[in-house]
Amino acid sequence: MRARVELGRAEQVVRYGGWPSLVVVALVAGQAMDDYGLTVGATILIYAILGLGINIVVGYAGLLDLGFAAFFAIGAYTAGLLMVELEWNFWLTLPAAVAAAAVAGVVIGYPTLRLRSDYLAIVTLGFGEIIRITVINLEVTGGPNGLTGIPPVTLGGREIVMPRDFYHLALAFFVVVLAATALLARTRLAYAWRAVRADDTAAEAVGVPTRRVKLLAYVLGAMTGAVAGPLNAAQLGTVDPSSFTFLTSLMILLVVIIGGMGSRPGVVIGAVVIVALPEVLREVQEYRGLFFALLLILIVLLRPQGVWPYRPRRFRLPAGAGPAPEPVSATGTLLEVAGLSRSFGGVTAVADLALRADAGQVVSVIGPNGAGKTTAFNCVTGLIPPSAGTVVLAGRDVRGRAPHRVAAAGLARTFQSIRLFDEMTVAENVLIGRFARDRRLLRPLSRADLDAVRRCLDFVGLLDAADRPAGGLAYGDRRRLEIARALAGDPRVLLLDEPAAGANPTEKRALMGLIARISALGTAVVLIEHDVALVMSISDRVTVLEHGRTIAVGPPAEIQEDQRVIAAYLGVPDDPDPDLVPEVPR
Ligand SMILES: Nc1ncnc2c1ncn2[C@@H]1O[C@H](COP(=O)(O)OP(=O)(O)OP(=O)(O)O)[C@@H](O)[C@H]1O
Repeated sequence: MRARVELGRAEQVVRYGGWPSLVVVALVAGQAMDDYGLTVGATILIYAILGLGINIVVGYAGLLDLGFAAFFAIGAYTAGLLMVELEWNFWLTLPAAVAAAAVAGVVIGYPTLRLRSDYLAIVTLGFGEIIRITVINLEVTGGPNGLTGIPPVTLGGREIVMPRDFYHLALAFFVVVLAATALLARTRLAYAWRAVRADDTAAEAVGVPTRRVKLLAYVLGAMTGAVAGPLNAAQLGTVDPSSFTFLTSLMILLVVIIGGMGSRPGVVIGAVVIVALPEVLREVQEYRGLFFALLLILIVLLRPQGVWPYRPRRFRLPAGAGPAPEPVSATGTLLEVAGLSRSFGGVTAVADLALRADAGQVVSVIGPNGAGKTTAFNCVTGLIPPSAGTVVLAGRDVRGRAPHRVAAAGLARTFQSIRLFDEMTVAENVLIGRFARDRRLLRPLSRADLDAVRRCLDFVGLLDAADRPAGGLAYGDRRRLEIARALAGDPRVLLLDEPAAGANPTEKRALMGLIARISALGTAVVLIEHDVALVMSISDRVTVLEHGRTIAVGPPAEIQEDQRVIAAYLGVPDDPDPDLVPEVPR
């Protein structure tokens, strides 16, 4: 019922009607194929299951894994050993194989959580090799010869030995894994994975627990891929270490690169290409590598997103959600920073900063380039740890907490250089901001999530752009989207880092109106801005920094007259810009 909220019925039919048709085609093909075709078909299905697994790790979460064959091996060896040594039934070995892969997923996932791209690739490649070399050197796994004598699968007292029967078994496994991954793709976790893939710093800053989200990608991806292991062992009757080489990992990765990252139909296409193409080219054995290389080059040149790229879901945003985010219920001082300091080597970026923002106030921090404004924001939001000081948010000390915890405590932010999740839609970007309010991962989107998305988009005037990719928005709209994303978590305090940078006078006026409306909700707004006219016209109080130190604090009228501020930053004032009057009077 809940999942239906996300999609229109027609779109659902188009989106999901294809799968039953594909299964019917696979069943019909199963009747028509000879034993050779059925064996190739079963191998395609095994690679499709592996592809669905790596699709979670690489496709959704963007964690490059060059050793995914390790989970295939762990699944195959766990099931094989239990069947051969302990004479377990095939069906009982399945949960054991999946559990063993989950443990391995934690083992490889946990230490690599902080790594990205090339480092991660090297570590996962090493993990794949460690598993392969370990099984080659252990006696219990049969050493280089592998495990032999694995009994066939029995179902209803019947042994599944004929290629046609095994093909149907593999198809049933694929359908179950496909359904499980389809359910997973509808959870909030899948959106969090895509946000982490796009920009993990921004995701963390708006409330996504990125470490947990990445670890879940490893574990769930490993568990999914491991299902292929017992199936492969039962198909061959052996588990051979030469099936789990670096080349196997590369082939599994190619399934998603060819098919399309994050796309389940793409995984099927990728598996067909990876398994069937070498078979088709069997006649020209010596040129197989060449054909493969040419195909890859063509795909990279013509369809860099893969043959069947991921298409974002269109949200059906509920009507009547109201035109504004939830008002802030708290009153009094919402943010109190005291004695905040941070140095980088010999550079003191922020020294002994004190900052206070009450409900409904706009407080600005100004100062020349390099004065320490952004560093102060980063310390307050937990992005970098301060050397000293306290950060109290609505009565709770949040200093030293992870950014997603600070966001959950009610502090939202935007970035100096806009950090959106470009590949996601405008509505999906706002949805990610919702994690600050509700971090539950393994449940579908709720009505409250979609309500919040609609209200925040409406509030900043981007409702019409809800289904557009964020990467395609104009500059001013990107700024507004970042603010909408920050508002989706119903923050008590909103930090805006140079929101007017690059804006024209009309956009600046609209921004001033927007800030006024946000503070009218009771939110405390803290602003870093170089546009002095804007700052002076909307701020209740201004703090001026120079070389990390506070040189003045006070209402705008006082700051404009302060001789130290004039000397350090303001200079001789220009004629005031008559255009800069907020659209909404404060
Ligand atoms: N990660 C870092 N490593 C080393 N030095 C840093 C780092 N981040 C900031 N700094 C230094 O700290 C000082 C303050 O920088 P910060 O970016 O906070 O200033 P700012 O007031 O936000 O400047 P701008 O207005 O240009 O954005 C600068 O001297 C900068 O070079």
